[in-house]
Amino acid sequence: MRLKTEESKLAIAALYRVLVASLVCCLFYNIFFFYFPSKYLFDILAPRIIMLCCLALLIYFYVDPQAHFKNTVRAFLALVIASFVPPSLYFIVMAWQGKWLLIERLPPTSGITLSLLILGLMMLPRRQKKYVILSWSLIAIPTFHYLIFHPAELHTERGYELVSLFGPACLILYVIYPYQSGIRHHMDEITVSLRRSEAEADRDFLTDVYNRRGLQHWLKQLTTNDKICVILIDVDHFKSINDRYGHTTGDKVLIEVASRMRSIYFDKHAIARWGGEEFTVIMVNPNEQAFWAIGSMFQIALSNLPYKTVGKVTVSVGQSEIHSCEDFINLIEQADNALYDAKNNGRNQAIIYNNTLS
Ligand SMILES: Nc1nc2c(ncn2[C@@H]2O[C@H](COP(=O)(O)OP(=O)(O)OP(=O)(O)O)[C@@H](O)[C@H]2O)c(=O)[nH]1
Repeated sequence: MRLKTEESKLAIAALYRVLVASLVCCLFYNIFFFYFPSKYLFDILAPRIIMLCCLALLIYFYVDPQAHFKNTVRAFLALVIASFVPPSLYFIVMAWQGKWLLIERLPPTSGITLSLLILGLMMLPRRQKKYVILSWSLIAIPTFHYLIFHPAELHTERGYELVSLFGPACLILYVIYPYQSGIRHHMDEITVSLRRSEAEADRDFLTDVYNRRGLQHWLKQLTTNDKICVILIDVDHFKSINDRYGHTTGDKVLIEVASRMRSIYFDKHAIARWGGEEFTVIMVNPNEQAFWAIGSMFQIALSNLPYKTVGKVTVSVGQSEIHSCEDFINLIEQADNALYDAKNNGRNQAIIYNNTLS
């Protein structure tokens, strides 16, 4: 499955960090056990095996991060769970059966488990975090349980060490983490709904093109080097469409006008409802050819084919000259003058402003 672009970039970067950090973590334990050898085979083998697996996973992920993302996450989780949970449970069960003391046998690799737990919580995708919590619980709870029922082992250096390692981690995991992630989830929801409200406030409710406010915001992202050409489009005799077919049908005509407008010009531009039955198009840096043709293109595309609900509808178009985007107000006035002339000349036509216009 391919991830969505923005989400995927973040998730891929996070997974790289998890794998590299796990690798470094295992390297640290390998060096540690190299200089301070443990008498248990598990302590020597586990960090090496996990490090090799992490390296293999990193290479596999590097080959095609998009395609291998899900498998890498699954394999990493399986690796963590398989490396720590069964051995720890085995040590605990054997200790309950009196085969050995847990504090002597439980390997001092709990640090790796803890590091991987923190890494997992910080960096794995939200859905995968439950496996991290589950695997941690499968180690921590039985260990605690055992120590509580074996006070002789609890009141030893290693017993205290285990309790002081697992205790704060459990507190973080079961109390602080859910509370923090609840707050973060709530903040995310607020941010999303704020962004949605902002986007909605910039859109015309009926036609979903920009409203004036949205157009002002859009204009702000242009640079002073950008030149624009403004087109004003007004539906001819729209009042009589309303009178004849009703206001709801009039609305449908406006929706269809806006929808047709979206498929006429494809270079950088914005479409907005200027008011009532009047729309505006702002073209950014149009070339010479587009400049002379575009007003007529809009006029023809909006007037030639019959509308679904009312049949024939025509529009008049007024077009400004090309100037810096800082002259937007003047350009709107030019387009308005040209539109006025198009209306006076009998409607259903496009006129480009020139300073001889009234
Ligand atoms: N259905 C509908 N009608 C609207 C909306 N906004 C404005 N109108 C109507 O659009 C009509 C505009 O009428 P006029 O300004 O007289 O213009 P016109 O009838 O198109 O005539 P010309 O522009 O001169 O060709 C008015 O009747 C408004 O009520 C809207 O959102 N929906």
